[in-house]
Amino acid sequence: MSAPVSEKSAAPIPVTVLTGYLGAGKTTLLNRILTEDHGKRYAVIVNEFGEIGIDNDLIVDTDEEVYEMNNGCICCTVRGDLIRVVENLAKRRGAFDAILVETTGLADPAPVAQTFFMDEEVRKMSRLDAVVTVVDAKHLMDRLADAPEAEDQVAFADVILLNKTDLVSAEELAEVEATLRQLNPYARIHRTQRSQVPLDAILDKGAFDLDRILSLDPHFLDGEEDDHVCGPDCDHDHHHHHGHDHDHGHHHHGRHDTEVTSVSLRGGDLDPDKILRWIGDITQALGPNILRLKGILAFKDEPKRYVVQGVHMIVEGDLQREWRDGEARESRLVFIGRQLDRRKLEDGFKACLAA
Ligand SMILES: Nc1nc2c(ncn2[C@@H]2O[C@H](COP(=O)(O)OP(=O)(O)OP(=O)(O)O)[C@@H](O)[C@H]2O)c(=O)[nH]1
Repeated sequence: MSAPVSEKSAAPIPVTVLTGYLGAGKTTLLNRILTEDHGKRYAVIVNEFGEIGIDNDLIVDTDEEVYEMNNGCICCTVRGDLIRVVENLAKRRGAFDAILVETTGLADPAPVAQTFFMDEEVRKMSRLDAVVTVVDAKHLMDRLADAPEAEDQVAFADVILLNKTDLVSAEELAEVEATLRQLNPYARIHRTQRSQVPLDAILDKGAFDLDRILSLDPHFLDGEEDDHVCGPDCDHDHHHHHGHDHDHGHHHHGRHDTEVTSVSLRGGDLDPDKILRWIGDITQALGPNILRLKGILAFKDEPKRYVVQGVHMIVEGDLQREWRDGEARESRLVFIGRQLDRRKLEDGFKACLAA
């Protein structure tokens, strides 16, 4: 007698999309999900912005499968990648219980979400469970003023983590929360520090609401051509407001910030005093333009990797695991921001290399 196909194996795999502006706390949340003892197996898909892959290195060592989709515009290249990865995962659907997709901080979540409705195969195999948006309580108001993606991410959320509550006063927090409510009256908002939230508040919620999304964006299901968003790396003609500016509803998605670029620096062993002083100086001087920095650094005579991260002027760093045998001791540092002076950053970095 052949075994009956179990309900479970035939059920579509839930997909959670993690979004939020650069540095909001998405990877922190992802690491929390991957290390917590929840008895589930996740496949993780990460899409990052910047020339050298650092994000993947900042994700905790895990038994879960992690797929990187580096660089590129979510509409043009990454969506194809996403479809392929999801299709391959779905073929092995017994191997895990759910899929997590972490988008770059510069992505509009709409095209990622669309993928789960537009592509026939993907639609059969998976179910978009929720779009979870992580918000930096300290920097959100500034980003709403100058980064259209930040607003799209909030408007699109089913669940919002209002993160970094430790960095703002109670009044500021209330103001940010009221703004979030205005932009998105429907999402459940959780106030968090270090993205700490009970996982059942964000996973397997069945929260994605297609009707609501269609009311925000009536063309959501219409197809790719006139409804996509291009990342800064994309070759498409860029208009600041491309896509259609439909007049019903005030949500114009497809907007993005073409001014944001990244500068990636690589080198060998660094002088720790020099590099830390330099990073401190440069973030003080250029803070408003440095949206994000991340690096994995090799300090001279130090067996451990130093991981540094910054959002504007707030920089943190610590020694983490040891460099492994056979692993090249290469220092990598990425700046993402506006009006970055590549030459100046390269020269400054070089001057910190260990003698
Ligand atoms: N003070 C404070 N820092 C936080 C909090 N949550 C995260 N951080 C720090 O903020 C920085 C960015 O966090 P990530 O989780 O890497 O942010 P991200 O959204 O994944 O960043 P990108 O992938 O670059 O868009 C790191 O240095 C974190 O340690 C928080 O609640 N409070």
